Amino acid sequence: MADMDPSKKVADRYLKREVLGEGTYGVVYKAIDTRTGMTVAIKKIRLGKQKEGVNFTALREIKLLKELKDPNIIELIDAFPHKGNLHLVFEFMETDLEAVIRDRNIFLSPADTKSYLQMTLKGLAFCHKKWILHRDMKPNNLLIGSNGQLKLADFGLARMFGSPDRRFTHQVFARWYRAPELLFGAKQYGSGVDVWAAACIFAELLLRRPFLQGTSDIDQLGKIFSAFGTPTPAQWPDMVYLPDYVEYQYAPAPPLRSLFPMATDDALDLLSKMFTYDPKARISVQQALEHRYFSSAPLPSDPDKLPRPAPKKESRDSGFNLQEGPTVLSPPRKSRRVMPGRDGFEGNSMQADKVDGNFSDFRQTIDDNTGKNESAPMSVDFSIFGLKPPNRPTINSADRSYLKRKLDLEFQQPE
Ligand SMILES: Nc1ncnc2c1ncn2[C@@H]1O[C@H](COP(=O)(O)OP(=O)(O)OP(=O)(O)O)[C@@H](O)[C@H]1O
Repeated sequence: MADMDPSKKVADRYLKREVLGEGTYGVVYKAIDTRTGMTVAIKKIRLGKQKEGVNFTALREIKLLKELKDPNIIELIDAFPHKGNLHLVFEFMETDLEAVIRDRNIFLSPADTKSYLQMTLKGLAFCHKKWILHRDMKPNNLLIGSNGQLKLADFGLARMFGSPDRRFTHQVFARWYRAPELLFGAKQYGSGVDVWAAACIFAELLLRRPFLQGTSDIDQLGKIFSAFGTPTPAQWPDMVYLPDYVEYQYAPAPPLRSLFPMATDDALDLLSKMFTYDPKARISVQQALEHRYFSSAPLPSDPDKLPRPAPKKESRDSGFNLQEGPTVLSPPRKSRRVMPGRDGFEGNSMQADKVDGNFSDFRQTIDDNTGKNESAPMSVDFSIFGLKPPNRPTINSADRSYLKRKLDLEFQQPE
């Protein structure tokens, strides 16, 4: 495999430019591909002290990712180990959906929201058809190119390199997009987890702020139940058999319309089908794409006409201010992130060796990416709708010692 060649020559194909940022898995650089003259983004993943480098299964999975070509999936152009790091070369993207959502200078029309959601679902549909799950859908993983095309990024990284260390704040935000079956500890799950996350992103596009901002897994479930009512076993028969299931006091659902006052009936209907509790009854991505929301007026905006933030540097320098402007309530991007310390990251990257199975296996074991230690800076704020918050459901019949164990986990300090 020529492009897996660790020799200097392969690495020399790319001229490194500035650092674009740092995410869960490592630093991302801007670079020029001297072979094509194109700008690319190189994600450098530390392999730590792993002498043998990336194992065979990881390489095979990288090869699979390289074959994943779709207009709504970020292209993995190249992958090579170099100086103890794995380098993943992606097409360069101008911005991401999180930046769009939180830019208070941007007005998103219903047609724009529809277009962003449609591109998200199209990317997911392509992967689900190939039996691949994303598992880490969130607005900053939805990158946007210069032509306005939205592309899903970070496919398969959680699976390949182990889930990020729960000490890092990344996972606090990932929790907001987590499906209830995952929060109840499901070990076997399917494409419904991506549908739930896409529904959270849809809601975030409508509200211009993250919808359900839980501060722990239990709180996340509480927020979900406050919004949609506590699920009954009749609604979701398998719920009571899930490993971390605890019974929550029944709370009725407020009308969905009261949470999304500006949404059309079609939007609300699709949203409620994507937010269905029972993953078996939840709408599939393909069905969602066929929903009348996408064929009724207004039709989705052309991607190249979508509003986008000013190119990254300018938009960051413009100094987004949380206190100004009532529409954007999510914390600025920088405060969403804590850079992983070297030690923690090494420990994490060692998990590359533990990869087993392949992407086509839907019955994946969840890595322990529960992020239980962190507290989120913000919580759901019903007051912006002029509503009284619905009564928070309380746990009423949980086995006390079980609950204590779970809560101990929730609040244990990072090592
Ligand atoms: N293909 C790309 N083109 C341009 N910039 C990119 C690309 N991929 C990542 N970036 C930028 O690099 C930085 C780090 O990205 P990365 O995907 O590693 O982490 P993240 O998405 O910010 O956070 P997380 O790891 O929690 O998903 C971000 O600022 C991101 O916008």
